Amino acid sequence: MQWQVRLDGVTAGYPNRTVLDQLTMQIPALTTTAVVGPNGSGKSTLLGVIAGVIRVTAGKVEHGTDKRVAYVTQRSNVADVLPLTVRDAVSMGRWGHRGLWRRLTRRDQDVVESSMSRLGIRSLAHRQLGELSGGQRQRVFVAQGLAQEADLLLLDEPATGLDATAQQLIADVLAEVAGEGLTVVQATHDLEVARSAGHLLLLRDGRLRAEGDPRELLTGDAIDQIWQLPPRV
Ligand SMILES: Nc1ncnc2c1ncn2[C@@H]1O[C@H](COP(=O)(O)OP(=O)(O)OP(=O)(O)O)[C@@H](O)[C@H]1O
Repeated sequence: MQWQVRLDGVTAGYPNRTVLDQLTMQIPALTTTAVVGPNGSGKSTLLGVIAGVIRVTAGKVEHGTDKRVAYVTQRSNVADVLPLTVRDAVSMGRWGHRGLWRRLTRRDQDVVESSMSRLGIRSLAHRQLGELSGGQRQRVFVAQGLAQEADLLLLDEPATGLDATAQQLIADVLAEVAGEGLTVVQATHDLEVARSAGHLLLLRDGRLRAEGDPRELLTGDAIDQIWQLPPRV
C-alpha cells in the first residue's frame, strides 16, 4: 500500500488534555479514508494533527509528499464576521497558490468555477455567506477545499446536517476526486458513507481500534462494541 500520511506513536491533544494516545497508523494514498468513532473519540483531533494545526507531544507524523494539505473544518465562523460572497469564499481556496494580494489568474478562476459547479452552488455565487443556510454554507467550504487543489483533502464531518441529496452529492464528489488522484480523509458519523470509503480508521477513546476494509470492519458486532450498544436479540 502506498501511503500518504504515516503516524508513529503519536500522542496529542490540548493543554492539560491528552486525546490521542500513542497512535500508529497509515493513510493510504489516492483513495478515501473514513475516520469513525463515538463522540469525543478523537476524530477531529486526528485531522488537526494530520493538518499540522495540533502539535504532537510524542511520536511523529510523516507526509508522503511535501505538497499541499486542504483542511475543511467542522464549523467555520468566517461567514459570521466577514462580508463575503460565495465566490469570494471559494476563491480564498486559491490564496495558497496565488498569495493574498495577487490577482487570480484565468486558471484560478476556472478552478473556482468548476469547484462551485461540482458542489452545485454556482447559482449562489453572488450571495453573501452569512445569508446562506447551514447546509449551503457547508457545501461552500467543501468547494473551497477542492479549489485548493491539494494532494491531501481533510474534511471534518462535511455532510453532517445536510439533506440526503446534498449528502449524496458530497459523497459522489469526494469519490470522484479520489479517483482523479487526490487522497481524501473524512471524519464521519454516517456509516453508509464509511462503508463506501476505500479505507477505514475506527477510533475509540483516542486509540485506534481497527483499520482496514470498511466493508469487513463495519459489521453489526463491531458497531455494537465500539458504540457500546446492548446485545441484539
Ligand atoms: N479545544 C479543546 N480543548 C480541550 N479539549 C478539547 C478541545 N477540543 C476537543 N477536546 C476534547 O478532546 C476529546 C476529543 O475530541 P474530538 O473533537 O477530537 O472528538 P470527535 O471524535 O471529533 O468528536 P465528535 O464526534 O463529537 O465530533 C473530547 O474529549 C473533547 O472534549
